[in-house]
Amino acid sequence: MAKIIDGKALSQHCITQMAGDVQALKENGIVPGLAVIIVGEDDASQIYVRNKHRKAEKIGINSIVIRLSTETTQLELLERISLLNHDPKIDGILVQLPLPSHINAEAVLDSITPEKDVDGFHPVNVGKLWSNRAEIVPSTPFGIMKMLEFYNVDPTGKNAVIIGRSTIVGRPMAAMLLNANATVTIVHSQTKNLQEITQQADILVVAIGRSEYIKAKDIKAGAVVIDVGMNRDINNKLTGDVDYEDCFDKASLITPVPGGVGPMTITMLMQQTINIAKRRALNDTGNKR
Ligand SMILES: Nc1nc(=O)c2c([nH]1)NC[C@@H]1CN(c3ccc(C(=O)N[C@@H](CCC(=O)O)C(=O)O)cc3)C=[N+]21
Repeated sequence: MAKIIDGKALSQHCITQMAGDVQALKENGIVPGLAVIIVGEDDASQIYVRNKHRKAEKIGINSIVIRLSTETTQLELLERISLLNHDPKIDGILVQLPLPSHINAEAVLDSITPEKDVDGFHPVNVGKLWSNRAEIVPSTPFGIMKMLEFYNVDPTGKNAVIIGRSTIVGRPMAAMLLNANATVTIVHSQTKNLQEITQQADILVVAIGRSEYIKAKDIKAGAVVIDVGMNRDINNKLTGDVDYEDCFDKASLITPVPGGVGPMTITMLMQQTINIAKRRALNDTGNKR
């Protein structure tokens, strides 16, 4: 029984398809462009940004990385974004989080034009997602939807429980599962009797940031368990929010960490860059590019 949802393999499969799409776009004179801005020296962020750049190159996306010092002012950052907003070669703009504390992240993210907001964090894109007319959506939950689809998990009528209410994962995940006809519950740090609710979940998405918090006793037999956690233990080993060994036998499908949700997140970022480029190709009446 194939039980493991292999994010790495699915990611490879998507990359092959995307490379073909990009080739076709290029034959029509369009090169999808992704700009990633990183402020400061955060080690983890540097690694993610390098991985994104590598994946983009592999697919044929024109990827530019803008590295700014920790001392960059908010105004300087806003000016950079404004230039990218108006740059016809750039389809997607991503500002790597977290930002240094002297910068108001909300103001910065809101300054990205919604059409190029490849993370789907802009209020316009959040509103479209919740009205079931999404164009650009956050990559992590989008990758999870792709995983469910590929492994033939139809959310229709299922109890989907999400642990965590962040704007990056929990909330958009709830909207997407609702749009896919699931019965959706979000639980969080203030929820009473959390386990009683997770035990009812046919689909359980865990994004709480506590290492191996979810045990076999917390899940329903046959549940599909999606682990969004990324915790480093004392030996710098990556662990999820789900106790994988403990839950493995009880779940019908389960994602590993690493090799689950993480690789799909980056892959979906590329997918959305391509989708934006395709939309702009359709709208390009002149030959501005
Ligand atoms: N504006 C913005 N958009 C983001 O999408 C964004 C961000 N900021 N800030 C940081 C988080 C984190 N994130 C990850 C992406 C891929 C892996 C990934 O590929 N993980 C590998 C393992 C990598 C390793 O071993 O360290 C895996 O799970 O197999 C992890 C984390 C995107 N983020």
